[in-house]
Amino acid sequence: MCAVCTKNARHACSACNGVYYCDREHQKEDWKRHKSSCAPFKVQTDEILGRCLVATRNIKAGEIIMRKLPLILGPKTVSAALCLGCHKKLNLEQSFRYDCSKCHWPLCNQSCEETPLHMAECEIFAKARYTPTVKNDNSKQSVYSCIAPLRALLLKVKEPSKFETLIKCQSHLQEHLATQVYQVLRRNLIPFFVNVLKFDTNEKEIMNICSIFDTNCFEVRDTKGLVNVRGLYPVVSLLSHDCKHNTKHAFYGDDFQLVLTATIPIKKGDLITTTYTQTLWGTHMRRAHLKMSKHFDCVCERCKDPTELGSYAGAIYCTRCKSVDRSNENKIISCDPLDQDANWKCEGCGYLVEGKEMIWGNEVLKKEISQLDKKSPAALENFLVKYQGVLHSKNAHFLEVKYALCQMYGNLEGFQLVGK
Ligand SMILES: C[S@@+](CC[C@H](N)C(=O)[O-])C[C@H]1O[C@@H](n2cnc3c(N)ncnc32)[C@H](O)[C@@H]1O
Repeated sequence: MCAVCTKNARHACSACNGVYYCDREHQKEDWKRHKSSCAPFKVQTDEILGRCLVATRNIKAGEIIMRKLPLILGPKTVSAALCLGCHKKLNLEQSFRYDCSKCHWPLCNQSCEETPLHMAECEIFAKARYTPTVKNDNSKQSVYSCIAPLRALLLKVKEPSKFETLIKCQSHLQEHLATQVYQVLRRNLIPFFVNVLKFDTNEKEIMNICSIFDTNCFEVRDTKGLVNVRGLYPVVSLLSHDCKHNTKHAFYGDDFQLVLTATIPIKKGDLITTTYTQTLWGTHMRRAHLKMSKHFDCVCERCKDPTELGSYAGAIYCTRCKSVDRSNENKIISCDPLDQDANWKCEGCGYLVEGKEMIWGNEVLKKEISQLDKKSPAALENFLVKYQGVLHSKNAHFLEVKYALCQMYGNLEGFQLVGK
């Protein structure tokens, strides 16, 4: 309906897509009123990025760009035991206290049993007389892999327009089908939906839904560490990736509203971006992760710069320069960061290190960090001392260990802040 005259609407506001008009005249007439609530972005299509979000006006640092509720929320493909009503981890200390009276999935309590989200899937499980086997421990369990796809299929039946929105999201189905994980998913999920739940669906539909989730979902966590699930926010998922992104997001409330905020000023016409990977990782790790999980080769400004915009997150100190002068801090950086096999070279003396040697060194360090006792600040501090002459102070391995230490200091028993 037209926002001005209530006649049938023929087009939406091209900036926010959220208000409708019968003609351009009425849109112009309404602009003064609508301007303040109009979203500061529009959807654009780019040859490489696909659909992406672009700023329609200057956006200030700290400004909220959008708030969105999830279209679908659900457990990850493998998940620790959680409540299908409120999505919080189940209390393992007291063993499961409450099983759903109809479908027997473990939940927190009766009010979680009565959430509309769970009631819809509960009916399907109960009708199929399916009883899940959920282990009462901290392990990640594949029994939860059916829940998010089932919630998507239920949308198809109960809220078809929302399902339409879901299947318009990008899927990298062909790339996903070529992976081992999808072979396992296919073997488990198809017979489950078709033979056990007797759901009216097919292999392509289920695999496509899984692929859409993997391409678009956000990891949804709460601040208390009780929730760790995935959520699909279709408009927010149109944000493209940049290793020097200009937004951050957080989740609020029991309905997990996503709030997207600008972290730096964004100019009219600029891409609005997020990160699909770990910002504190070095270029090789970020690019490998993006290729594996999101199926593209990142060529952003940071990935192309051997110094990673002056952060030196992948750099090591030159041992040859140090052997002459121990205080020398010349750095060895990649000759071509977009080619992981390229040699690395000292910025000072030109000493070369082969790409494969750097890859091997990084693997060794990753393994060493994974084996450190994460409850012992001393173990992490010793790692920093051991490698201070080798790794640049902002090297990604150092950042990982320092980040872990930041979370320990002031929190861990024996390391709390003491008043004077
Ligand atoms: C969550 S979707 C983003 C929306 C998507 N562009 C669309 O058209 O629906 C993620 C996908 O977008 C593409 N993409 C996002 N950022 C990119 C980038 N920096 N370079 C290349 N492709 C990118 C990749 O295909 C990626 O798997």
